Amino acid sequence: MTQTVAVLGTGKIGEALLSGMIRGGWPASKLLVTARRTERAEELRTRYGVEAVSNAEAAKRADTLILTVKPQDMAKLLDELAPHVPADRLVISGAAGVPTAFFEERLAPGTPVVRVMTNTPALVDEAMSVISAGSHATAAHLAHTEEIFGSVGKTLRVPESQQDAATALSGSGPAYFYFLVEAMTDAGILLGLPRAQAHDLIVQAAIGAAVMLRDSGEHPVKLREAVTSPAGTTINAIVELEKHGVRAALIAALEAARDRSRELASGNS
Ligand SMILES: NC(=O)C1=CN([C@@H]2O[C@H](COP(=O)(O)OP(=O)(O)OC[C@H]3O[C@@H](n4cnc5c(N)ncnc54)[C@H](OP(=O)(O)O)[C@@H]3O)[C@@H](O)[C@H]2O)C=CC1
Ligand SMILES: O=C(O)[C@@H]1CCC=N1
Repeated sequence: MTQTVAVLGTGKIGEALLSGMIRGGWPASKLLVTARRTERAEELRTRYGVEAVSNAEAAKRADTLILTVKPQDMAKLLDELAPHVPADRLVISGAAGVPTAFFEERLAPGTPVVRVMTNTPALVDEAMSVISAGSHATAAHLAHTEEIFGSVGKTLRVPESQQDAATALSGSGPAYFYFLVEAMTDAGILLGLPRAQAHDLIVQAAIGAAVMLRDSGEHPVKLREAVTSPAGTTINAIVELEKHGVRAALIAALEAARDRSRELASGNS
């Protein structure tokens, strides 16, 4: 029998996951959601046909609780939940930075906790969800977590010590590509193209490059070399990227994201 899963704090990520589970055939009758505002609860009820309940009721009724509030809201949510969560419930956190120990300290001794960092391409079933076990989570808990997050894309298990890095690369990752598309579309404007056309050209280049990266089995350097003709156009662009330190900027940017994930560890910063 399908277990009941509750999404607590159903915002952007919670809703992306919920919608994917429903697309994947999860019965709406086995899903519960919670929201802070009544109009948001009503919206989720209408849109997905799921029951919206209080956090305490979700804790009592669901076998698995997926907490998708902001890291800064997690301590308050746990204060509210802790008295109602029996120790046999699986608690999955989707929050950046917050370690499994933070949950274990606030819930009944022995409560299994799994930490997951997913990303917004969950909305189109192309997420990467990076999964780590807390100290009481078993292989069965990890497999159940993979079943849930597998409905919105790929999953990968990593030791929890790698979660801050995974958050910098994968959780935040889509934002970097949107940023590049935005900047390159501006370049298209500078070169005299209409904005819509510049956007379409860059998005298709991104999709083509992404599929080749995923499916060709070739190293990115090889793929770039195949585009870069001797005394051609591409090398002129690459020289400018290197001159402006884009490689170093990306490395520093991801390091800064990793550091911020570490800072969020206390859940209240
Ligand atoms: N956005 C992203 O790309 C990613 C986000 N994450 C993580 O996912 C989590 C959620 O992020 P995101 O979806 O962007 O944020 P949102 O603000 O969209 O979602 C959080 C939701 O939780 C609700 N909420 C807060 N406190 C409570 C409470 N006590 N009870 C019930 N509901 C509550 C908020 O209500 P209200 O609407 O009233 O504010 C909001 O709707 C974060 O921890 C983030 O680190 C992980 C991967 C990627
Ligand atoms: O920016 C953030 O904090 C969240 C976590 C990863 C992506 N978005």
